[in-house]
Amino acid sequence: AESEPVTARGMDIFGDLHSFQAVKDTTTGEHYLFDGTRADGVHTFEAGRMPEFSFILLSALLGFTGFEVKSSSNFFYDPAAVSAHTNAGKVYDYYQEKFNRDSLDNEGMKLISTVHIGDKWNNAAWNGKQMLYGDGDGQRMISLSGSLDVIGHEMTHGVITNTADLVYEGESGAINESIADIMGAFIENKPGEDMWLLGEDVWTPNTPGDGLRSMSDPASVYLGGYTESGYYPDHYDDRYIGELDNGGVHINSSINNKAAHLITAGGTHYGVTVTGIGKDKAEKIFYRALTLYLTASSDFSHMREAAVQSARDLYPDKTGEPSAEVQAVMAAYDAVGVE
Ligand SMILES: O=C(NO)[C@]12CC[C@H](CC1)C2
Ligand SMILES: [Zn+2]
Repeated sequence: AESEPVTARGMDIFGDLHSFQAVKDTTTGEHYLFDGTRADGVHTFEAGRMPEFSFILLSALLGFTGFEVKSSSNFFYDPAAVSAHTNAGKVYDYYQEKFNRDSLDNEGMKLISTVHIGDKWNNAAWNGKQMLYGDGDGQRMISLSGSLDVIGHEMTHGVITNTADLVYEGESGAINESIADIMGAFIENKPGEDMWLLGEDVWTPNTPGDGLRSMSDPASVYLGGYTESGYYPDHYDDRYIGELDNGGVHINSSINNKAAHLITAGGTHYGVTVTGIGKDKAEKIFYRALTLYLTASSDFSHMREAAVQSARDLYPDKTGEPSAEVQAVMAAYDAVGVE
């Protein structure tokens, strides 16, 4: 069947109206969420009514992506799908504009998202090939595709898979998670919102101002019995060393998140003062570290080395002294106890 590109419209999960690219099947008149203007396309599907484990299994084993989100007109009535589709386009544009990266593999790979995974699933994931979004249970979370920092996080997992491919467990897994959080924060960076809170748009709709994780003050968020304190760690000495969560990948990520916060915004942490260098320089340092220096087995110490070397490459020492950017990176990792 022939399909032609059309400009479509629809509301996202917050009720905001968007205009975006879709296609119309000229035979049936059906419209689909396929944006052919970016890379090999941004294609958004819905999972239908199946438990998340069976969807995740089918997608991992058979590359099943779900079902087309259809509309008989160029207006789409699935807010979670509209959010996923428009936010994926924004993340594509960020990597293209900031780093001249053409999609997750830098070779224009198609960006596939599937929404309505599972039943009230309070989660989202990158399964090695595509992005997956739950609807949340309405209390703890709402449709995760509504949060640009979460979508930036998931798609950055895709960039990581195609670059350092950090092993998703232990310290390398925590660096994987942290870089996904860091880039997600930089991609969202919404005026009037706290850039350093993750998932704040979709987290506890009845409690304003909180988030899934905090990068500026990780230890302000309680995560339960994993760590000694029960709070996210903000120093290497407080890292989680158990088996849960693939060895704490979503827990120890907070240590590197705090380093990124200090590099960007500055601050004094456990008596160590860092002069921030701002988002534009910090994102270049982390992107360069990810794409040039980090490898699958990189641990926290190698993350420090990679960030220092990237800062040296980008902001070379002039007077024989390390530049302000290199000093900020060194001080930040000193502050969180990473040698
Ligand atoms: O790590 C993740 N995805 O790869 C998370 C866990 C909590 C947020 C939603 C999904 C981020
Ligand atoms: Zn993640």
